[in-house]
Amino acid sequence: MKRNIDVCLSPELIHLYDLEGKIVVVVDILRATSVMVTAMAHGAKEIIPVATLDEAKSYLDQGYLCAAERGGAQVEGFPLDNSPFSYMNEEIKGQPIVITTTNGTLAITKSTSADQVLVGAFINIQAVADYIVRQGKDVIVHCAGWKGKTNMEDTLFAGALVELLCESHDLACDTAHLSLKYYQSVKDNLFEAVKNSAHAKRLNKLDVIKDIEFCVGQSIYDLVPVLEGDKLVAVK
Ligand SMILES: O=C(O)[C@H](CS(=O)(=O)O)OP(=O)(O)O
Repeated sequence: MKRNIDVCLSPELIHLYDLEGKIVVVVDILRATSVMVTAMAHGAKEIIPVATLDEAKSYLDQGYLCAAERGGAQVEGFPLDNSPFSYMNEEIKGQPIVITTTNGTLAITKSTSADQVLVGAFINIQAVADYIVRQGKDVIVHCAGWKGKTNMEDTLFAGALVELLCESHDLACDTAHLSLKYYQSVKDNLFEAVKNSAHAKRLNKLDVIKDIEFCVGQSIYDLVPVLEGDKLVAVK
């Protein structure tokens, strides 16, 4: 039996979706979910996503390795930022990492009534699609967007995932169709499209162009972070 795939374009709209019994794929291409996948691929033991700086600070005070970002920049006093390149080293191997970011971690904390919460990014998109097919459940792609608004790069990921799942899943609503059509219109040059996104322009001063190039690379890693309690653990 075919299941359904739906797309929620902003955390401000997620209350309109019934998450019960479904898989929610949270996506924040630039850059939180790309960072989480990268950290797990480089050996992080688990990731604890938290919505607020206060929560992250309390973990920091207990000796946890913590990443904190607001407005694209690393928050003073926290050792890690929100660039995937900061997680490609020995320091994070075997460590639990606490992360709070402007949009991505908030979207995760707003998804917890789902049956399962997965973390998706272009860099693990095929692994996410394969995992979903194995589970045989309805799916909602939850785009983290930017401060409640819809953004280009997360919508493109939603469209790419809809394309990968269109044999196993019916498109449940117009946002699934819209994101699919949009993805198909630019998929041959994703980097060029995302380079012109508001996020890329906003973060221009932070020199994140190499982050953007990395974050639109497809299926580099073969793992899926899945939420277990309050922690993300890697599943193949
Ligand atoms: O660090 C990022 O890339 C963004 C910063 S902002 O939302 O554009 O200010 O945070 P994220 O939570 O990864 O979207």
